[in-house]
Amino acid sequence: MYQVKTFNAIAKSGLETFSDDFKINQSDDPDAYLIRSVNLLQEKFPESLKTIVRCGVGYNNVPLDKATEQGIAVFNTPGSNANAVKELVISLMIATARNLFAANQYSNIHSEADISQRTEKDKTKFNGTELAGKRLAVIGLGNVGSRVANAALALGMKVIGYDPFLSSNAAWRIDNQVKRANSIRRAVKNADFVTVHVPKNQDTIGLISTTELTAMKDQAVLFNYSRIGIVDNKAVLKAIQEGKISHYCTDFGEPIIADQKNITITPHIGGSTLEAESNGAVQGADTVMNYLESGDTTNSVNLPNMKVPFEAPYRVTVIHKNVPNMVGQIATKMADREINIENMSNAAKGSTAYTVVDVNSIDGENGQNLIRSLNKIPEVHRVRIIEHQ
Ligand SMILES: NC(=O)c1ccc[n+]([C@@H]2O[C@H](COP(=O)([O-])OP(=O)(O)OC[C@H]3O[C@@H](n4cnc5c(N)ncnc54)[C@H](O)[C@@H]3O)[C@@H](O)[C@H]2O)c1
Ligand SMILES: O=C(O)CC[C@@H](O)C(=O)O
Repeated sequence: MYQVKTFNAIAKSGLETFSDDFKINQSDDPDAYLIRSVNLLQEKFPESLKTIVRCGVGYNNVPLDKATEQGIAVFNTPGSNANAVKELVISLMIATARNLFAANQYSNIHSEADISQRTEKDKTKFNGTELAGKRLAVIGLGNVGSRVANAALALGMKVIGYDPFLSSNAAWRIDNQVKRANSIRRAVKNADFVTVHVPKNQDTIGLISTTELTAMKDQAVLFNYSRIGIVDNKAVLKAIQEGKISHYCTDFGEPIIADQKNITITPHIGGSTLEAESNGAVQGADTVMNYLESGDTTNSVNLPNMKVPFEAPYRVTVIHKNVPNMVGQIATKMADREINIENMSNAAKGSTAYTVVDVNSIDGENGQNLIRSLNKIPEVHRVRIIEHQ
């Protein structure tokens, strides 16, 4: 029996995905957290906690180093809400090109019964432009960026992308008409619209600031549906006030950009569709079950991704530091207890490694002794024994 604790609104379809071996919100010693945007950066994790699964993509709300040190596998659900973000960004591109926000405000503030005369006279104030033929720069061509790029092409736009770390999977998704830039400056130079779809990390904070804004075409429209801080809001406000940028749309409000002309703020709703929330929750629940029942680390963001078919009835998994002789030490501790190894796999990601060992038999006491002995190795973060169901 495994215990799962949920944070935020997790879609019912996800909670219903769990088998009877998983209990939801019934214990203070959970094996798994299933989360969305809850800020866990200062959280003290219970010793029982083995995994944190983020239903969604951005995991900057999870302290990865602390989790790894405590042997907690952290996952996200890549792509689960990418279509939702794509549709929102495309809708905002159309909304800004057609002056929909100002037009709506104009049409709402007067109370006279017949406004047709006035609107027929004034409507040219809201003349817009079409997206077809305009240029879009997409910074970050992963799950969201690639979809935005392809959708923009389908609307007749010219698209240029910048992503120095593009994965081969993402590259397959991108239409070959999307041009590649080798710098942000080159990507944004002639773009009428610029949209940013990168993770928030130390390298992307302030990715779009004064230098990049200055490099943009006059009157460009800018979108930040990634995270607060990736676009420097103070610099954008100045660029808007100076008339350099014509409109800024973001999913992340903060006081300095509140109630400013030509800034549209939404309350972090990029992934807030029924479909995306369900995708994330179902994918998240599957991830919890797979990890706890088999040690599968596919889509882990702090451990190497390993999916090893069971080769024997028992599995020992070890999360440890990526240093020499760990595999040797693990094998020796097993040999000391006459545990015969059927299969052993090991992989590393940065300073962390993961070893999966399948064995034919490991009785309760021998298993507990093995866990104790492996835990004495200073570089070991967590040991688990999983019985194949
Ligand atoms: N507003 C929302 O509700 C919402 C919803 C989904 C995702 N997001 C945010 O959007 C981000 C992107 O989502 P995704 O699903 O496309 O993620 P993803 O991981 O599929 O793609 C991110 C892409 O950014 C690229 N990248 C990383 N650093 C870069 C840099 N310095 N310059 C250019 N490209 C860089 C990566 O190579 C990758 O291709 C997420 O990390 C999350 O923070 C927000
Ligand atoms: O609504 C959510 O859970 C956040 C969605 C989004 O920011 C993500 O990173 O996936």
